Amino acid sequence: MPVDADPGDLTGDDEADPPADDALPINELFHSLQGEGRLAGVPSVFVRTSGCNLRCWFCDSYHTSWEPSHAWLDLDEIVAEVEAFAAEHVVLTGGEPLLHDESVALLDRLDAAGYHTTVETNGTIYRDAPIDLASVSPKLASSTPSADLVGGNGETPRPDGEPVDSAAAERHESDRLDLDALARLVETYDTQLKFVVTGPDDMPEIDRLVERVRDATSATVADTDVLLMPEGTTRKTLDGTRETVADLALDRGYRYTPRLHVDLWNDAPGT
Ligand SMILES: C[S@@+](CC[C@H](N)C(=O)[O-])C[C@H]1O[C@@H](n2cnc3c(N)ncnc32)[C@H](O)[C@@H]1O
Ligand SMILES: Nc1nc2[nH]cc(C(=O)O)c2c(=O)[nH]1
Ligand code: SF4
Ligand SMILES: [Mg+2]
Repeated sequence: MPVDADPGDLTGDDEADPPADDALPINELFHSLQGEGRLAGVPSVFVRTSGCNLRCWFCDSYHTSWEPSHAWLDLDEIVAEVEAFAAEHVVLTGGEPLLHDESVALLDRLDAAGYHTTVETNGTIYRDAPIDLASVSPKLASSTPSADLVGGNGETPRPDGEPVDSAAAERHESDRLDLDALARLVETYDTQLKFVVTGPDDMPEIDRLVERVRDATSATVADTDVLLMPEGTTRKTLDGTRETVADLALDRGYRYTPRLHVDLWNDAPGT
């Protein structure tokens, strides 16, 4: 069910009301290996909510942001689908999962059932929830869409070829960082800061942002809590970015994270 991609519609909720008070707009739910970050390789169930407050040009989950679609599933249905797989880890992702009130109730249910919970978030929204690993991916200037942006890899910002409207770009640029939310996430949860790196030009912004987060919180942010992840949704693109990003991590003392799922399964759906 397609949802308005107007950046004014930030919730991903479409015109139809949810069928139950405790329903979430779910784009996909699947079993795979965690592909990114310090738990890379761990079998996990992925619950992907629809709707995002940002519009990264490179978004690998286009059908949750630029052109959101979903089915409404209530918490009982989501938990039953999660339990159908033999996994101890659940990854709540999106879109932006922390947009939705009901994500907290889902995390409560998963925590009570004994699951390890990871939340993949862009770091612009803080919520109090049982999160075992906050996998926070603050968005850099290089994520902002523009009418003429063509990634270094030759990918256009919108796979459907539609031009990017300037309102989406302006909204993205003004909303992509919220230092208070970021500091609160870092303060409260075991956190990894996972930056999508398009090239060496991203490094000064990463260094500055890490310092600002350190200044804003009493929690320790070790260099190895800062992860550099190469931009790319296909093996071919990653072939052009991963070595550069690995060298940048080595040079700076940050951690490198692969995109294991892309290396293994390229851009296959449900991986
Ligand atoms: C689709 S996002 C969903 C969660 C949240 N909206 C966020 O951005 O963190 C999941 C992860 O994929 C990363 N990601 C999205 N597109 C990417 C791309 N083209 N290359 C590398 N990582 C990407 C995001 O930075 C984030 O770490
Ligand atoms: N295998 C796999 N690992 C992932 N880690 C974070 C993902 C995400 O889209 O949030 C993701 C994903 O989509 N697939
Ligand atoms: S914040 Fe995450 S889901 Fe939203 S557009 Fe960017 S990568 Fe996609
Ligand atoms: Mg993904």
